[in-house]
Amino acid sequence: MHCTVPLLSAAECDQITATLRQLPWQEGHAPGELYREKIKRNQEIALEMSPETKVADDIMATISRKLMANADVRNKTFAKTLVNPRFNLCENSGFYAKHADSAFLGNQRQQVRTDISLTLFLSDPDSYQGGELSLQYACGDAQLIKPAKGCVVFYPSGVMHEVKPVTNGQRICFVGWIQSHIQDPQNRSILSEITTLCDDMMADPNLALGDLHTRAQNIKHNLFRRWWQNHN
Ligand SMILES: O=C(O)CCC(=O)C(=O)O
Ligand SMILES: [Fe+2]
Repeated sequence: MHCTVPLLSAAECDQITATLRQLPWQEGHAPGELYREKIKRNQEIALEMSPETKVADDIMATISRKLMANADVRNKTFAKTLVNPRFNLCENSGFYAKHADSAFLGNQRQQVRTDISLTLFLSDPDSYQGGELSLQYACGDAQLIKPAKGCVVFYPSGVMHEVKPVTNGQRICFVGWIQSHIQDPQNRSILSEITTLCDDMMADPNLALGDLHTRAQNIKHNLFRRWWQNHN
């Protein structure tokens, strides 16, 4: 159910992590400090966290722009809004235990429904031990994810997940949440598939704009008509 898109080059990731390492990070917030060790042990830089982290705000804005402008990301997420971007750092056995993401995130001005959660991996996977993102499906299956740096992983926000303890090295990620124009994960993947099919047909001189292509396009547009949501 998850998908992975390469977004940044290795050099871009190295530059970002080198800058972020110089900044003051804050302990990640957990609902009730009493439960802190049960829930997560990490450090974060959130948007507009402090004047000293202004450069992180600029990097977050650049990453967010790149994400929303990427054609592959658009065709997989049908993103409407990206909220709550932040950097997440785990080291010294830091972790984020199994949890459910909130259904709504944002600020007082704008509450956004979370359809898709994303992690952009910024650290070289060989530079830290553990730190896999584990997706835990209702059927009991679990999937461990630890891609190359620069890759962004999207998964439905309704899937329980955790970050395994980072037993060595440092894991730095960018995380965020997307409200999609297509709320249902299955509908999203059907639309991704038919969009890719139509694009592939368009790229094939034998099929482009022929009868089969036109019929596939008709199905695609009718599905978009049924499922596209513009409202909040
Ligand atoms: O760091 C990650 O990969 C995911 C973090 C997470 O699950 C969260 O912030 O809710
Ligand atoms: Fe989460």
